[in-house]
Amino acid sequence: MRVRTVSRAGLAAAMREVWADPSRRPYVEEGLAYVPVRDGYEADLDLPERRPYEGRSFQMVGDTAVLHGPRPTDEEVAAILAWRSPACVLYLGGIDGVRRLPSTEVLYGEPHPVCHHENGFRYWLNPAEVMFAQGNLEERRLMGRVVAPGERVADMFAGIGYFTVPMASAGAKVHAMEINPVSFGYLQRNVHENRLEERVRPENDDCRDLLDGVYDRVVMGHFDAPDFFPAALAHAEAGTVIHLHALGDATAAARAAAEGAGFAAEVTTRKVKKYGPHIWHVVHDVVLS
Ligand SMILES: C[S@@+](CC[C@H](N)C(=O)[O-])C[C@H]1O[C@@H](n2cnc3c(N)ncnc32)[C@H](O)[C@@H]1O
Repeated sequence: MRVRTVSRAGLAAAMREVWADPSRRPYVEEGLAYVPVRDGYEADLDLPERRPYEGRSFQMVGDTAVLHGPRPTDEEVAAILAWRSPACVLYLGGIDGVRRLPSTEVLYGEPHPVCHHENGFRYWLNPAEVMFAQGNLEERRLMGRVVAPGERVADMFAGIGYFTVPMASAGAKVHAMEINPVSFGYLQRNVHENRLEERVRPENDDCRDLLDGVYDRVVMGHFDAPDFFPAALAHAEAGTVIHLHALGDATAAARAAAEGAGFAAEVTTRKVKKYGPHIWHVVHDVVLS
């Protein structure tokens, strides 16, 4: 690959130059950036073609590479640094407790707040402090599509706003509840960054104490959601739709709880992602009548 060498700090400006080839990826190493050059322009170097990345999978959240699964080796981290030049590499050993806090090991760089772009929205978060579930991407898109303008929505486990933002952007009035003050700070910031202040009411406490009035739709994006289902039912009416997340099938319990609260429930189920051997993260769409 024919390249010109610039400082890493000068990479963005160099990529805007007429000689830079935007169809190819620049290569960054130790403070230097190697910028691919278009045919007909002079190059400093002719680098050997890079082989495609064949290392272990990772997720880019903003400029931070996040790894799950077994602890990565030094060689695996080096391969990621050479391939994507992330500012930081984090190993997420697991997600702990009811607040879904990541247990994190820093493998490179300094953890910091990043801006992650998804479906046209901007999400600020520090991946070392709060979780970002990549597997829920389709579910986040779906919530933005199913909601109607003006709907009263409760997002009982709002996190940093992955469901709240697309739903409010589609015109819903969202009551977004989050118990963890760190996540709540990002939720507020993301509502502001996406210019949705007029449609979102963020509150920082236990959702069971915050539910208020009657909702057309309730999003329950937490694996313990079935335990909170009776609280949601107390703020529902005929026609309310509840998106109940669960690990494994909670249909029978949801139906029984709905009937106990005086509703009939039509339940449809979709799989979100595999969580463990024979265990699926599912969402039950519960329509009350
Ligand atoms: C699975 S995470 C974020 C979910 C987010 N909707 C997503 O798609 O990734 C669940 C969130 O629920 C919050 N949470 C847990 N218990 C809560 C409660 N009782 N009331 C409000 N928020 C709660 C946690 O702090 C966490 O941020």
